Amino acid sequence: MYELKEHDVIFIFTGPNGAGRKTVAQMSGDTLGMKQVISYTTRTPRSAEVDGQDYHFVTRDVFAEAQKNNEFIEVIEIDGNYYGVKGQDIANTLHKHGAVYLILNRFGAEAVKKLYDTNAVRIFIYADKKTILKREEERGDSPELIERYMSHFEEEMAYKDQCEHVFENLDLAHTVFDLTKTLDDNYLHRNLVDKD
Ligand SMILES: Nc1nc2c(ncn2[C@@H]2O[C@H](COP(=O)(O)OP(=O)(O)O)[C@@H](O)[C@H]2O)c(=O)[nH]1
Ligand SMILES: Nc1ncnc2c1ncn2[C@@H]1O[C@H](COP(=O)(O)OP(=O)(O)O)[C@@H](O)[C@H]1O
Repeated sequence: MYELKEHDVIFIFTGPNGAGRKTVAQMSGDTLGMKQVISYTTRTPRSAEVDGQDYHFVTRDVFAEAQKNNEFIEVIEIDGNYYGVKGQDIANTLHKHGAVYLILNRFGAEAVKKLYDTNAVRIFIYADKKTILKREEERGDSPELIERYMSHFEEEMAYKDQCEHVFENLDLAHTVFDLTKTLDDNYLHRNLVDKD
């Protein structure tokens, strides 16, 4: 079993769907040399999604078997689909890179924080409802999917004050700059960000 080192950091990106969590996490993650730990899910991949990149797409049987073997740190059902992250995947990626990130809803964020305590840092990314709606339409989400995402908007927003860092994601370059600088200054100390 991998033991967490003092400097290991697990960043959890959370907030309402469509706020830009994945976009900003990937951009800052690339700059800072962090790797994402991908969840397993029973949901069907969407057309542009790639197995092992967006999610590990598995059958219900495969998911249930891993759950039975206690491989997931938490399991959640969202809109009829199961999601979970494997503790061993976090450990392996941390061992290699020292810093990892996950993109989870509030329940996942809470579970990871409970488990990893001071090694876990929650980053809340948000935008107003109207902006999110427009982004989801532009992303090509179906009206049904958008309605489902919107039905979780208020409850996801309610988690904002419990997170260690909060970013409103309006101008993308601005958000990514602030985010990268915050993570670098407070946790990673790679001194990659131009401070001028
Ligand atoms: N709690 C929890 N949330 C997860 C996990 N994996 C993904 N999520 C979040 O659950 C939601 C799933 O929504 P979905 O439409 O399937 O995926 P998306 O395209 O990644 O937003 C998103 O907010 C994800 O960030 C997980 O393992 N645990
Ligand atoms: N600051 C921004 N301005 C405009 N569009 C954005 C911004 N941030 C993200 N997007 C776009 O909004 C959509 C939702 O972002 P995404 O990262 O998929 O959100 P999430 O992971 O929170 O669901 C994507 O199409 C993305 O390219």
